[in-house]
Amino acid sequence: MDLEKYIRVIEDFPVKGISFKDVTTLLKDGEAFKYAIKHMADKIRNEKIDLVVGPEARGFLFGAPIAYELGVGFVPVRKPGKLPGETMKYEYHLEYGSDSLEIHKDAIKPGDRIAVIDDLLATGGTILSAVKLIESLGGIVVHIGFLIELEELMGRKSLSEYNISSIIKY
Ligand SMILES: O=P(O)(O)OC[C@H]1O[C@H](OP(=O)(O)OP(=O)(O)O)[C@H](O)[C@@H]1O
Ligand SMILES: Nc1ncnc2[nH]cnc12
Repeated sequence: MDLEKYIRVIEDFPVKGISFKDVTTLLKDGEAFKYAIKHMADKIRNEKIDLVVGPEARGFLFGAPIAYELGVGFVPVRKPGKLPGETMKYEYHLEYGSDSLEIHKDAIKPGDRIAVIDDLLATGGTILSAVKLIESLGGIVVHIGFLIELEELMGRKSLSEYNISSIIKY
């Protein structure tokens, strides 16, 4: 299945100059969504992972069903002030703007094998932030999976020591 057909590209959103890759058009197609989840899960099926971690918000949309498909738990990484328990925080920069992310301190145990999942790799700031949070809790990042990779932003450069996969490349 050619998943790229299901991504809607909207120019100059959310600010001028950004070519926005909209995954909502894939999510609303049952067959394409199922295919994307299975295909992304296949990349980590043999990695003996303990948990999937996904950053808010679009990382939830792909990370949680992949965790379900693999029969493992899902841990959310959230924007500040959303998680009720004790958290760790990390600040990062985006293709547009900057933000910080948090994780529950008790969500990961030292030695846990983690797959990190998000919809899209742009500069890599978001995912690197999630990786730093996981590693600060002693987790081992065994795979980082994306549906989409924006190759010209070279997010892979800052993630060169990790196993990365992406399905659709622009
Ligand atoms: O590689 P980066 O430059 O960090 O960019 C990629 C991130 O940007 C988007 O999330 P966004 O922060 O827009 O939040 P959302 O998922 O809540 O829409 C996207 O879902 C990735 O998480
Ligand atoms: N170009 C883009 N399209 C969709 N989500 C993004 N997150 C960061 N850059 C993006």
